[in-house]
Amino acid sequence: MPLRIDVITIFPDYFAPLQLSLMGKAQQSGLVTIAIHDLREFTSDRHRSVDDTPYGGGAGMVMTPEPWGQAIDAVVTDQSTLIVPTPAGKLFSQPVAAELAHSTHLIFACGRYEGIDQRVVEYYRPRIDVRELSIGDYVLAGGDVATLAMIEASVRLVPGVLGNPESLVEESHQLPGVEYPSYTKPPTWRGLDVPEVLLSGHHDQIARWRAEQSTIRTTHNRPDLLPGS
Ligand SMILES: N#Cc1ccccc1Cn1ccc2ccc(-c3cc(N)[nH]n3)cc21
Repeated sequence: MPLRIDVITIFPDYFAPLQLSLMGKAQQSGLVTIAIHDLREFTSDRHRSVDDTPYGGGAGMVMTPEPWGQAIDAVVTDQSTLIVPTPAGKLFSQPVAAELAHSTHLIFACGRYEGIDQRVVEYYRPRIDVRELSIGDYVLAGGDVATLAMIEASVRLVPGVLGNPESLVEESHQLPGVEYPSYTKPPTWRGLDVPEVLLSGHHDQIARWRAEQSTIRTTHNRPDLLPGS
């Protein structure tokens, strides 16, 4: 059963990259189907408006609920998971990507302006799995880039999408800490040599060196990922 993804957005062109490279191949292989929907197709006024002023005052505009209700109703089933990117959401992570990769149907609601009327989340929460997700502690201009990131991180974990699932084992955020540095030809580049141990053929020594490098890198770049932190 392929993973079905429906993306609802006012900027469908943001998702053209999903036709390229690994994401494109995943769709051609039938492992994943991705459909992009223009939210404005679900408006009913002449101006195809999707936003209005916020109740309670404040800067900016808020996306009105009805176009979202019409758009989500057009694709939702009782197997759907509705994902709403927002700076206020739970943090998206590799374990969350793995969960999404094993879902049946994902609906991404890509907000803009100051976000989507909260009643959209409130309406669907009793009916289906709804997840408000952030991709990090910074504010984007909308949910589209966050959705691209979450789709790419999740789809690459769908069984069969990656040619060599081996490469999933040692990558960062699968194992505790971050991954070791990588090198390839030439053996010397602008006076810089590849670490000798990697050319030695001694696989135990190479494994030990890589484990040490992972710890050094994690300590320096991501001490929060060190065991016991
Ligand atoms: N909301 C909001 C908001 C609030 C204040 C100022 C600007 C925005 C823009 N915005 C509108 C929709 C939307 C969706 C997701 C993100 C988002 C996710 C992460 N991890 N960062 N930013 C931002 C989004």
